[in-house]
Amino acid sequence: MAPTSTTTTTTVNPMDATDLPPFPDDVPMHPLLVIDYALIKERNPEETERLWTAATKLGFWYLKNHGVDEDVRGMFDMGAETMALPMEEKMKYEIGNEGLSFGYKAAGTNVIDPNGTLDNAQVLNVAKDDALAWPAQARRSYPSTVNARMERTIKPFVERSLAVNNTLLDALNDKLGLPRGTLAQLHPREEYSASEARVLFSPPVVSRQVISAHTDFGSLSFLHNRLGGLQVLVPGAESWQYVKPIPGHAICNLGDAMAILSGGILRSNLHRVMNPPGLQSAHYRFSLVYFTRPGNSVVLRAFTDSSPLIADAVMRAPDPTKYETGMTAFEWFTMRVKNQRMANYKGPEKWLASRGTEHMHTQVAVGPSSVY
Ligand SMILES: O=C(O)CCC(=O)C(=O)O
Ligand SMILES: [Fe+2]
Repeated sequence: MAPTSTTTTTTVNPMDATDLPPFPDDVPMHPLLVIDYALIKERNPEETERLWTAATKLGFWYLKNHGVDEDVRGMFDMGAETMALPMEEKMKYEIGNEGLSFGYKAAGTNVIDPNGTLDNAQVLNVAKDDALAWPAQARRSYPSTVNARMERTIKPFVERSLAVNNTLLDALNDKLGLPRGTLAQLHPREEYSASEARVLFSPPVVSRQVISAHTDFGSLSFLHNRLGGLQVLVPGAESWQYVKPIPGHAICNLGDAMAILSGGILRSNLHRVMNPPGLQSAHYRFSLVYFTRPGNSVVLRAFTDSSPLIADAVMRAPDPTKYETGMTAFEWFTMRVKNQRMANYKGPEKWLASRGTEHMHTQVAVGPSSVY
């Protein structure tokens, strides 16, 4: 299906949260632990312990005092400016079907359930490598609206997000019993990776999945939401629950790379995005994520040689082989992005391979969409 141009422009200011209806109080909701970034930075032991609880039990938490809100505002504006470009312009930067994620993804190019239903989300992904190399080009070119804000908006957002995620990963590194700096070495600033800043945009449609059930591929995602729609499938729960956006609170979640490297100690949890609930459903939804992902050359395997804790976890695992993927971060990510494209759709099995490590345990989560 060719992407349509009907959803390409909006006058909605995505950041004007005061104009938005409140998140409803009559939908199922899951309260995440709130982690204070200022305390984590100081290496406060109690707060680090709470982070560890969040990272091992659900793999999702709120993060307050992260200091990135001003940059987030600029990023939402950049996203709105980019989505408002004519479709022909955006299509010059479309990511294509070869497993690349940097650039623009048109609506209706990804499959959102095993039957081949198409998505309705537009996405802009800017590579960490391009933001840091600017004004040189590292990975690819971008629309004019991105270039215009690379220096003053995107680069500062990427730099600050990197600092936040690196600090959180350092804290988890030490709790995992890994030698100091082990996780940092897997995410070198200079090595090319799939790390990227993402703006996700979807039009108001009632009871529609925006992103189907998935786990994040990478290490750590730093998410900023104004409207509801994000849902988690909490271990042991039978149905999906919303994560309520709270002003000044980012949402952090761990991805598959961390689950694999830690031998399953850290959790990469299933989540999905529905159209916003209640009165919020009448509004365009924007979200913003910074994804930290391992360097392209990192082989995805459990660090059993470096941590007795991880060695023990793998030994006790029902299926230890899933922590020896035999694939590099680059290979795995490319495969996942490729398998979710409509143009590469070859039936439910291949599509499921794009959903992440957790779908193997939780088949219910990837069935046809339902609101909760
Ligand atoms: O938009 C959101 O709330 C979450 C987006 C997400 O899960 C993703 O892009 O991987
Ligand atoms: Fe995600």
